[in-house]
Amino acid sequence: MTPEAPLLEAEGVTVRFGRIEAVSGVSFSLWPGEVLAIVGESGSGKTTLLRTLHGDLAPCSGRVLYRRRSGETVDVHALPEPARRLLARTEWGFVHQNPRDGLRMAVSAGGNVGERLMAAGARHWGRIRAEAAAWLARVEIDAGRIDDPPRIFSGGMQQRLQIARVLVTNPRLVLMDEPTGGLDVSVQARLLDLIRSLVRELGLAAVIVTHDLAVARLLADRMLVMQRGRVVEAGLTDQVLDDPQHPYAQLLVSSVLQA
Ligand SMILES: Nc1ncnc2c1ncn2[C@@H]1O[C@H](COP(=O)(O)OP(=O)(O)OP(=O)(O)O)[C@@H](O)[C@H]1O
Repeated sequence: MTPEAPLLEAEGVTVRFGRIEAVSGVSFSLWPGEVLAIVGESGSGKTTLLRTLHGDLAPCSGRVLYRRRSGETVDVHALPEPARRLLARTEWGFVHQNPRDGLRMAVSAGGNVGERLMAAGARHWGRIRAEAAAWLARVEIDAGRIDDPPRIFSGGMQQRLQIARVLVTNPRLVLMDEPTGGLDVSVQARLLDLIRSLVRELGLAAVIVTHDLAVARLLADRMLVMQRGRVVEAGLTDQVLDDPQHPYAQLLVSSVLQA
């Protein structure tokens, strides 16, 4: 069944910091349940685009449209701030590269997951704790660690906890900024497997920023290649990786193959 409308649409999004144009006229659609990877070298504008999709940064031109659970389509940057924050709590999730940016390091692991449920309206403490425990198990964190604060967790555990905190409220759209960056290769592989199975199981739509083409290959249905703020290539992941058309995309793919 083809869904009748995209979940998220970027239309000619341009973002400037002073004289620097970090994102230039980016357009794409994301469909329900679809995973889109945004790849490109450092400084190509990936994170700026992601933060703009989330409404944290305002574009100087263009717009971002999101179709709510209710079916209504909203212009993310025209929403009053409280309405945008409510969407961020109830329908979206953001996974930061550094778990410190997405977790409260001094609050227990269970508290980190439970407080997100409370922010979305849950009130029954017993149910909140049970749900938090179930999510810790889902992200492979031992039940005995529920009262430990994430500051004493390993980097991989912190990232898995951040994912539990984001997914516990059953978001429809998850934005991830280099979710496996900064981790050891073996830890990355385990985390990628976990993300892949959760995304499939929950039917999530996701936008994943990465400079790692292997992450795109494993997780994404489609990908955009960015260079200096522009999308230079877009297509199905296998198509782009196996037969890139733009010279920059060719260079990116061949440099990984040679590495
Ligand atoms: N807050 C800011 N103030 C000024 N310039 C910024 C700011 N944030 C980003 N930039 C600039 O915008 C451009 C795009 O940066 P961005 O972080 O989006 O790239 P990126 O592709 O995510 O890079 P990386 O992979 O290194 O995270 C860069 O030239 C960067 O210096």
